[in-house]
Amino acid sequence: MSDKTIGVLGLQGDFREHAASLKAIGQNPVLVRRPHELEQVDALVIPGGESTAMWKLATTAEMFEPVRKRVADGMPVFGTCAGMIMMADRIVDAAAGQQTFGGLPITVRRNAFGRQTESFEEPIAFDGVGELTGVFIRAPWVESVEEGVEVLARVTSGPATGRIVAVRQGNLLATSFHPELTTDHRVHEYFVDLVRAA
Ligand SMILES: NC(=O)CC[C@H](N)C(=O)O
Repeated sequence: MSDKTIGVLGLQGDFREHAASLKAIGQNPVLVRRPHELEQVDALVIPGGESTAMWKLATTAEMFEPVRKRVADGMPVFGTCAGMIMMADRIVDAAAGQQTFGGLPITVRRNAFGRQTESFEEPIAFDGVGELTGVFIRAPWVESVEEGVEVLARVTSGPATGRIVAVRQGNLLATSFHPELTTDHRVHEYFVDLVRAA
């Protein structure tokens, strides 16, 4: 168990599944919904869900600026799917006015895999973790990364072959897919190691 407290942003999306994954590997995650709760965590998971809804709820809850600032100040963050979108500096196919916390110098394309493949599973080779099953649900992909961003996984078959689906820069980790929806907790372990080292 790490002595660091990991929060899960609990405004919208599959935050319960992330909390369960973290508990399964011996962590004691706390849900973060208000600014004072954010102050009590050393790291944050931003779940999958819907990035425009998350942006609006974060704004209403007066969480948008506080989270943005903690990310900019170097807090370790792990975002999945909508969480990845929230961490990206730029979005292609954003909703009108849609904003992100930012922090990762990447461009993501929302709903990139198209209607025909709204939801699918795909074997992924994840650098530093190994082979795993990627669960994609109306997922974004990473259209481009700036220098210094490490590409950890790409799609290896089908029409989207080569597309980037996992990245890391320093304390920021993001995946297009949902490790929290599987019983394989190695990506969460990877994040916990990152948090410990931070
Ligand atoms: N499963 C997900 O998180 C989907 C993300 C969603 N398509 C969005 O734009 O936010």
